Amino acid sequence: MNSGGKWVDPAPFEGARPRVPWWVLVPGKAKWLAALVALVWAVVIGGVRLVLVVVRYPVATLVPASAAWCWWHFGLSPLVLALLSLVAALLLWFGYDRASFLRWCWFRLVTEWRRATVYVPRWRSVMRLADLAKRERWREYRPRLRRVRSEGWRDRVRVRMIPAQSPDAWELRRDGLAHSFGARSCRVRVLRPRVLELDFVHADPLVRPVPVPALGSAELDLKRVVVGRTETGKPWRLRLLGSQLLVVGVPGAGKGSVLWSLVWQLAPAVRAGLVRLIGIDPKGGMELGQCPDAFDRLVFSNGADAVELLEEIAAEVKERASRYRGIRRLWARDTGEPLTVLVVDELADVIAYQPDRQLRERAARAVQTIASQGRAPGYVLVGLVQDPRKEVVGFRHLFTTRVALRLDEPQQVDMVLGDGVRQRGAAAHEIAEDTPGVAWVKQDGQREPDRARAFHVTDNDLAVLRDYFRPAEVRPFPTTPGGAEEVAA
Ligand SMILES: Nc1ncnc2c1ncn2[C@@H]1O[C@H](COP(=O)(O)OP(=O)(O)OP(=O)(O)O)[C@@H](O)[C@H]1O
Repeated sequence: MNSGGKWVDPAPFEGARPRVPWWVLVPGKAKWLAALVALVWAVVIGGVRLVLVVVRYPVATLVPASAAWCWWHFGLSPLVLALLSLVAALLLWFGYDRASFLRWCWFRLVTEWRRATVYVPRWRSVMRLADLAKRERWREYRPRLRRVRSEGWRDRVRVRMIPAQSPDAWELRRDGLAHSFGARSCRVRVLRPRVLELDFVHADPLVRPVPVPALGSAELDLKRVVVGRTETGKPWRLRLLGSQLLVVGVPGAGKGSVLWSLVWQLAPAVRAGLVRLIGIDPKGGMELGQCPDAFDRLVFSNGADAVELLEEIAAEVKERASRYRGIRRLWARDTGEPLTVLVVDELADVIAYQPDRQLRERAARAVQTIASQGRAPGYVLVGLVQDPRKEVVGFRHLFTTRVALRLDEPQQVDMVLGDGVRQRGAAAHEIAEDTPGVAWVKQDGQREPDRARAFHVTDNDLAVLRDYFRPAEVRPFPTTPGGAEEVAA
């Protein structure tokens, strides 16, 4: 419309402009190319996933696939025959080599069974109910269930956490997760950023005592002295050289077995003069008096004798350290001097419960010197403690390896192993009374604690040890005719 020479639109268009998807505007050739690339990508990803599933779960995938192929090609009877032969072969395998059968066949079956019947069906609801999944606008972020591995006594379940989640969130929910997946307990381990491994424990592999190995048979490595077995079936190795060892447990928890396992393994080195054992037993020799010949020096009290011995060793530590300074950083065999292992059976009796204040302070100073400076000159302090009170725990940081046998309370576990170790699964207060010698071990520099059981050193074994150290009797050579009979008699 023209009003006074100016154009006015009589009915302006108010409808929404039609929107055309962007890809309509892309040229046809480019669309074909993109579709081809997407197809190749989908085939590659699908192929890789299929291979991964077959590698991870071969029984559940390959056995049905081969059975179906066999049936299709040859009919039912050959299939039945093949299955019967397979069962016979498995039985033979089980009979000949049980360990490898369990590892490579039976536990694989259990893995796939438990994954299919426990973890996959319950995963989504447990994650939601445990508040480990998060909903953000229209999208749900849920931790991904990755590889499952069953080892009979435990299931190892790998998990990929959602963004912004920390392992603490899982550690706080350990009990709930264990109950949800029908396990006795659950432990959380960090494998790498964003990836955790949950251990769902179903049984205790350490219920049976571990017998001591033959005396003197083991090749001794002072950095890895075997004193028992870990729950994964590997040897429990304690680092002695360059380390200080604290062993804590309530009465009857099996401190003696850790100590005697150590002495048992060191025995050949002690007899060869490579290692020197020194002992303080404030309980009047109840513990160390069981094999006194193993020790170069022994004191059966927590009084002046014990304190003087501690001070003497502290002085030796300083003297050796000053000689080694600038020459070597760690004791080695070629120094010609023995590695000295000082065993204090009830450390608290010496440094905390000693009634004489002056003696107590002198003992604490000497222990501090030995533990803090003894590493390089080859002095190892093995402290055994029944009651981890704060006086003793004040020394905790001086011990690089800490062993918590059965304890009464969760706070004691924190006192011995350090903060956060119990949350990672080291429940020493839950160790059963009928499994003495079972312990949680934490070494400095190693994030995860280990669960292990010391060798069971019986009274008979101690008798063998006493015989091993008993000084050889020198008998006079019979020179008179009747001498031979006298000696024989
Ligand atoms: N590793 C082990 N395997 C099996 N049994 C063990 C083991 N260690 C200890 N025992 C048994 O547990 C009991 C107590 O062990 P032990 O005397 O070593 O405990 P402890 O902690 O040293 O006690 P205390 O503080 O009273 O000396 C003993 O009967 C012992 O035979």
